[in-house]
Amino acid sequence: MDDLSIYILAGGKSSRMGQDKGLIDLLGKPMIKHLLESVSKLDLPVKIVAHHKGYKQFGFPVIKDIVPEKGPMGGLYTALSDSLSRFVLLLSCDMPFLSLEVIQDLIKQKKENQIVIAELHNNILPFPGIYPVNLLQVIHSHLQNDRLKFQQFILNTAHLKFNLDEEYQNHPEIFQNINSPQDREKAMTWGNKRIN
Ligand SMILES: Nc1nc2c(ncn2[C@@H]2O[C@H](COP(=O)(O)OP(=O)(O)OP(=O)(O)O)[C@@H](O)[C@H]2O)c(=O)[nH]1
Repeated sequence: MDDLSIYILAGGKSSRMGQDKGLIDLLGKPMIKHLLESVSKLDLPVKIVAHHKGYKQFGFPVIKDIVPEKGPMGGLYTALSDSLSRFVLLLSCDMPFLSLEVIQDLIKQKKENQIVIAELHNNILPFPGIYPVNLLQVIHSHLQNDRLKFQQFILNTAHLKFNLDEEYQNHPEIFQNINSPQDREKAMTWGNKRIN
């Protein structure tokens, strides 16, 4: 059994983008493919949590939310329920330039009974993050009670922050979310800055 499995969240409404954002063309390939190419170098199981059939084209397993329409917290619940590993590395499809180096550094911080999350300028990011599978019941109760605020959930749970301010200074593009057509336009100029 692997200790860690990777799940990429690609559900949600994509209301700002106006179409399923993981599948939009970004620099010549579907946005999620940038991330899939990076994480496939890690020799860890990778799955996509999504509803759109288009995600099947990449050759990775695609699973659907067990409890739909609960946002990223629902996606995490699905990942933890599905995982055969003790930890889940949760990524979002809208952070295509996240570097392999940052992911590997984060994985090194993995700790029993702790969430490990990236911290940028005193803000915590739910993705990339490492979540112990033993959080499953807690998250189930969050879903049942519609307590879906992800950051709040992290702050109320044992967690370790992994500060990435220095990486951000050198490569701000690796943490940028592509949520809207405007973000996508901006990202066109970052294409040649990828570091992995
Ligand atoms: N599996 C799953 N992923 C989700 C869900 N909601 C959001 N996500 C993913 O979580 C990440 C962050 O999502 P957001 O950008 O906050 O929400 P969104 O619904 O995708 O987009 P907006 O409608 O523009 O806010 C993205 O990778 C989404 O694909 C969900 O209900 N299920």
